[in-house]
Amino acid sequence: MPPHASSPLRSLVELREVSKHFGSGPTRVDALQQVSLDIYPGEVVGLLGPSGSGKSTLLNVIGAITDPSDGRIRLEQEVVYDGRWQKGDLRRLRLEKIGFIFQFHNLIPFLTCLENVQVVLDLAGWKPEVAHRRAMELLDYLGVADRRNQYPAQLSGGQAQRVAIARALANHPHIILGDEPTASLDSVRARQVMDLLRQLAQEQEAAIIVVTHDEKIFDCFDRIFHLRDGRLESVEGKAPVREGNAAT
Ligand SMILES: Nc1ncnc2c1ncn2[C@@H]1O[C@H](COP(=O)(O)OP(=O)(O)OP(=O)(O)O)[C@@H](O)[C@H]1O
Repeated sequence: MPPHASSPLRSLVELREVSKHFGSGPTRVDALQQVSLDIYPGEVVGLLGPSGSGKSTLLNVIGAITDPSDGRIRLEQEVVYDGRWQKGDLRRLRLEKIGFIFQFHNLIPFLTCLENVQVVLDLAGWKPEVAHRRAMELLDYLGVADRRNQYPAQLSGGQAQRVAIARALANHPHIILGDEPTASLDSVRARQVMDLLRQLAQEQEAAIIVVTHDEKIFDCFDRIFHLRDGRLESVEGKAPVREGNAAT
């Protein structure tokens, strides 16, 4: 279970009335409509809903990949969006705060596992030897250090996903976003990945947010946010601490 504290726990992700529409006039689509939510350190939450309900849009808005149309977003207590992005360099914002894990691991095919992790740190400006050490540590932590010199095509789906998780964690993000991270895995490996994400949430006080249709993992979440037609329809489960927290 997520950690409980006597004082109000501060959310890592706070959305207030966040909306997103695509297009205008008769072709306008309201992908998100005034979504407000808080997600806390140590939580593993799921975003569920029918196809087209806005799950990926919500994930991408939190990850500063998609521009919202309106609302306010705080990440780790910092207002990053308030009607507009508060920082010019969104790439740096993502590098500093967010780790992404995708369905098909998205590893770079012509780089080894080690290089796939290290490249993120190189982009973030780490010294090569420090980046190398950190990448090795992560591969070790995720149980794939022995694959470090292999290429993604030489790995099983579960191993590749572990390398992808190592890459997502490289820069110590506290917010980890997963878009169908278990969809290409069998049920045993899907559960291993979710167990690993839970361990990370607890050990690193991270918030893990996962979009999924994968029924195998529905019981792995502390809370489930149900979306429908771009609205947050209901929330299943309890937030770690409610007193002093404004939403959900
Ligand atoms: N780039 C875009 N341009 C126009 N419309 C978009 C765009 N991205 C998403 N939409 C629309 O926004 C709505 C929400 O899409 P979104 O992909 O967030 O839903 P989803 O719940 O993730 O769906 P799925 O489960 O099928 O992946 C849909 O009507 C979709 O067609």
